[in-house]
Amino acid sequence: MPPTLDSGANAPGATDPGRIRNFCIIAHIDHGKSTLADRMLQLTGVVDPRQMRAQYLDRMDIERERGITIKSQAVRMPWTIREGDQAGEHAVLNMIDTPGHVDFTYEVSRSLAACEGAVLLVDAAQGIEAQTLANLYLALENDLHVIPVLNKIDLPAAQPEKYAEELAHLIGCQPEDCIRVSGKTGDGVPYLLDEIVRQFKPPVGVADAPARAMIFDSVYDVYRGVVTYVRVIDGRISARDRIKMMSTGAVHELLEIGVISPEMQKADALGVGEVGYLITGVKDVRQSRVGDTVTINSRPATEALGGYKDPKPMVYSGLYPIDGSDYPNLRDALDKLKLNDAALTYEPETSGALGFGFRCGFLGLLHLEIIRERLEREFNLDLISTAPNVVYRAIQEDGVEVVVTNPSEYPTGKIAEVYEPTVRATVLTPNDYVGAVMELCQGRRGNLLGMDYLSADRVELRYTLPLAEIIFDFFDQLKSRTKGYASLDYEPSGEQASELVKVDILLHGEPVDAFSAIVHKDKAYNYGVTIAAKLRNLIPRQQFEVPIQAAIGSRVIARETIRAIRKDVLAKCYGGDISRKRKLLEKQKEGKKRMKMVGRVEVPQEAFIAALSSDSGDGKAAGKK
Ligand SMILES: Nc1nc2c(ncn2[C@@H]2O[C@H](COP(=O)(O)OP(=O)(O)OP(=O)(O)O)[C@@H](O)[C@H]2O)c(=O)[nH]1
Repeated sequence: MPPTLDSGANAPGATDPGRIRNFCIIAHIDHGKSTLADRMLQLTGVVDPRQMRAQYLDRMDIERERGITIKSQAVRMPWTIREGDQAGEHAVLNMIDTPGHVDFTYEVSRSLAACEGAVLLVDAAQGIEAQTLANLYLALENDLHVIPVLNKIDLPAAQPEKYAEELAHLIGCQPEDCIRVSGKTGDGVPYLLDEIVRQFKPPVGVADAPARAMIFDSVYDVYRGVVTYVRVIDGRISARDRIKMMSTGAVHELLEIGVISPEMQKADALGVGEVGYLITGVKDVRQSRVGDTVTINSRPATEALGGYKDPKPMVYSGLYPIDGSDYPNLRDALDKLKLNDAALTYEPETSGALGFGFRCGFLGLLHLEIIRERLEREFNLDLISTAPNVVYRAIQEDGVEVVVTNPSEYPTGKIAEVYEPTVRATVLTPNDYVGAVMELCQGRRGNLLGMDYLSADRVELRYTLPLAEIIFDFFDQLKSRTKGYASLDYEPSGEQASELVKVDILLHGEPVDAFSAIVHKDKAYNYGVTIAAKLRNLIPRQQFEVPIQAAIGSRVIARETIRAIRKDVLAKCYGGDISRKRKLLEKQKEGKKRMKMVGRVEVPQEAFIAALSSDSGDGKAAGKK
């Protein structure tokens, strides 16, 4: 019978910090984090085996379907050490689930900051991948103790010996220190839980200091408003307190406080080192931001905890309803999603080709894809998104700085310098594909920072790359050139000055805003030719000739022509005199000239949609890593 949470020394608010262990599981995608978390919930008795369903913690439908974790959760689990000298000792484990994707690095870093230890999970059939490394570095930056764990040892293809060597080499321990488990069968998991209590340090904090708690997640719940997840660092927050957000100074009434185990359980208070949730009735996650410090209004702390950052959109894209009358619905839907997503930004925009829509800012391509999918699925909207672009900073010769989130805002005057965001990318690949990876990165304007052999056949390559170069099909290319063996992770690393130009696409002399793009000058020609060729195939022939041009400023760099439909005026003219045929053709030409002058190209909207959607990479690049 597992010890219950809500009684005596184990009750939230009364737990001795010495018994608490706050930890997270970090892993490359698909290495089995959710499965291991499920098994822990089951073994610690917080989930009844009858209610157990796969990936208990991934609540959102999209998460479950795609098998990825987007929002973090924190679960409180009681555990009694089973073996060794400390057998019988009770502990309270708080498992903080971290989002696994690069787009959410900031959220990951805040979740890590709420822990003392990290379980580094590696698939024993695959070994270390790029995200394993990126997460490990983040954990070490946050001073976390790391327990290396090899998962999926039940698989016939598992090679725990080989990968234990690799892992040990990476973190500087002995291969036998790597714990072997199977999240699927549960093998080794009780031992891992024992080791978590033994190896991770309990939290330290000042119990009688003014309260300070760090927000590591906040989610919007339709019925309850915003639910804020916190880790108490110092002091104590009790159910009767009024709380204050230190970044904004806003004061809120506390409606409820508690812990998740694995459903919400009300509590009287949260003390030093404890992890739980707060409900204040606010309706917008922006008022309860990840990374912010919560204190108590009656006795506020003077200094906030470090590490708070405003979420900053990295990628922008225009979202347009396919049916123009859906525009108000799209606006309402975005308003609703914003409540749950502090990083989503949007403002109205109009496009000559696509009508009314919104320019939206996202943390990355996966974020874009998730929002788009939620809009389509939960709000029943049919949408078209323009090709995503990054944020550029253009300095004009007169010193004025313009921040460009949409190619159509690109200044037309003389520009002294343009800056684009860069990322620091880590690629892990088997030795055989080093050449292919280097070729790809060089082709994408990459700058090699370093290269390390993690083992005889596994190489880590570090590059600085422009963000714009990897948001399209970089990941697909990497996978196809390395037969799927390479993995990629990246984090923002500032910006660099680049030779960028804006390429416009003109249809019959008129620029079409939806196709304008900012590209490196060496790639402008290629972009122009590709889009022009694509449009030529998509736009039906008209009564008159339609030129499609790609231009940088007034200089045309590519041209395609949609030939006019020629009515067969000679059809009725069997044999006969050549001069008569010529006369008919001349007459036709005259007529066409007139049409060309008065004519306007009729482009079906489907053509735009087809041209844009195939260009947006279908978000494949943002998929699983
Ligand atoms: N054979 C075997 N399969 C496992 C084990 N653990 C996980 N899997 C399988 O591996 C796949 C990925 O597992 P998840 O738990 O969803 O992986 P994850 O790391 O949480 O993935 P993300 O949430 O996308 O980061 C699933 O198909 C699991 O069934 C294991 O110990 N043995």
